[in-house]
Amino acid sequence: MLRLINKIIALSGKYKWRIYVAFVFSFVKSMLLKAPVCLSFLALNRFLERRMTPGYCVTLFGMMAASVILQIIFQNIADRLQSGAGYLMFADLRNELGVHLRRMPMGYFTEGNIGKISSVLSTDMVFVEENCMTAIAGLMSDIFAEIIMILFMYYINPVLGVAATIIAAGMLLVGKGMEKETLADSVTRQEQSENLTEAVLDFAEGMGIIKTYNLLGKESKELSGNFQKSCDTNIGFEENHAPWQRWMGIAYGIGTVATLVSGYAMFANHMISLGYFIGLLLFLFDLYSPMKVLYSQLARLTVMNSCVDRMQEVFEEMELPNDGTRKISESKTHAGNEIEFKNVDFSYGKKQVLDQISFAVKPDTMTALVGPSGSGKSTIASLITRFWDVTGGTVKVRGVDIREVPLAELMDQISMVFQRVYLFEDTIYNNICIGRPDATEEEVAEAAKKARCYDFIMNLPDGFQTVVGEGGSSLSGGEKQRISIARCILKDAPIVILDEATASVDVDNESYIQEAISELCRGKTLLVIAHRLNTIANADHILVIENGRIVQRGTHDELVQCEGVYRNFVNVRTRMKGWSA
Ligand SMILES: Nc1ncnc2c1ncn2[C@@H]1O[C@H](COP(=O)(O)OP(=O)(O)OP(=O)(O)O)[C@@H](O)[C@H]1O
Repeated sequence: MLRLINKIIALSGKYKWRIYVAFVFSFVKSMLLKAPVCLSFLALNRFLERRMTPGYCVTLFGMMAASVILQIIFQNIADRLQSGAGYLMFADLRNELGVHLRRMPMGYFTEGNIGKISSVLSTDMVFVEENCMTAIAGLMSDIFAEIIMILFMYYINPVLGVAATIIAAGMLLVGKGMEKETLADSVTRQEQSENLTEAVLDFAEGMGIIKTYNLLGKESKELSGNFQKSCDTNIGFEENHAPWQRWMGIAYGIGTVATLVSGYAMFANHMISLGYFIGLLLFLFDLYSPMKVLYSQLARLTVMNSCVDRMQEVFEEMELPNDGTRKISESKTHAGNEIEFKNVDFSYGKKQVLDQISFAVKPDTMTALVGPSGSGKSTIASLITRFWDVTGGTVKVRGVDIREVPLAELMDQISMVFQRVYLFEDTIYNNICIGRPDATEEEVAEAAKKARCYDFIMNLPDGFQTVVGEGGSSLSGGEKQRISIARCILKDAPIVILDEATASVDVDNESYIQEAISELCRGKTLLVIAHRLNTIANADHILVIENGRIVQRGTHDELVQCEGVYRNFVNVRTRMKGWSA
């Protein structure tokens, strides 16, 4: 349990001192909580010794009243300090986690970690945020209270103090067993919660396919199977925990009776006075209750412990190194290459997908990447934006190795238009502004006009202030695509990477998208993952990729002259009137 406190304090960053101060207040509050009983004990002894005076009596009552008032004040201050610290600390942690996730390689998000991230960000963080400070305050207060009670036993009689220490140690042992069992179970419980989140996300994301292929029964079964497992895990957790709670109750009972019997034996043998024996009775039922209360919170604390561990696991995931300090030259008229790949190898885990890729892209030219599905075109494009780092060779932008440049600076140079467009659940205006947050309204409108989306936006009831659904779900595919192009036009980065859409959109939308793309690419260096013959034929340079290697390169006219993969593709494409990669 102390480890949990350490972990929370380690996470608390700049609020650490606030939490320490709250601990001091909690400690004082715990002492004040016991003050009325201690004062009653003193009064009782005075009375039995026939030394009670009215003045002494008034003083004791005054002290009692003061201790109650002070206890309320201290409790209030500790609560405010702690709960405030909890929410502030988690606001910072969420931001830190956001920054950390942004710096992680794309691979982390595609390797089955989405369920984990969602469950950490929603379930785990919310649980710890809402519970950590009250739980720690309770924990600290119980520990302090138990120490104070045992010290008081030493004050009554050292032998009673030793007996109370032994009994408390016995309860601690039971607690340790309980902690071990609960800890193991809470890990399983958290894993199940992660699986459940993953299953729910899968179900929601795949709803289109589920309906089309009539998989509702099968997928629902899978989801309800996960609900059932989650329910079983939670019941199992409670069932395993309950016997330990009973053992703790038994230890508490035995401890209380043993202390009472020892106290009475000492009183009967004149080792302690009647006053002290009555004092012992005053404390008896409170003597081990902090311990019992503390362990009744164990389930909550161990779940919190696993939540904190999982949060830390995500925080400890390696980020893409971002310690580069070099600047990319702003000059676009330099004689060198805008993009350069030199002997680039790349593997996803153990699977090598790029092998000795070398090419250069001159400023203000268009280079098309063509080749069969799975040949490595998207991977080449994603290495330029450092979604992953190369496993061999170098990628340079304007002569600078991109690993030596701060990521933010690299991203300023590049716009990407993906096939699959994602819009945030926000206004259209804000979705376009992502390209350049400090843009003026006129600039946003201008970008929308160039991307051929101004008219349809203005026809929406709330215009630019229309809120689009999650992922842009309330707009058509072509409309989303044009908004994403407006975003890139606003960004005005010198390099544009374009993953040309394979899915056909209606004729109107297609011509609008082509016009929007022409606007975006004016005066830019363009790298296109090309699927349309028109685009490919217009490229200044074509790279034909097969099995992760460049097998042909040149212009369209040069490549159709010679036998090879490219000519075959063009023939098939011409025959089928559709590029079949
Ligand atoms: N995140 C990933 N993890 C593991 N393997 C991957 C990952 N992404 C792609 N691959 C594999 O790498 C190879 C190259 O994929 P890539 O997407 O670059 O090809 P592509 O030419 O762009 O294909 P397409 O035209 O179908 O988009 C493929 O074999 C693919 O299965």
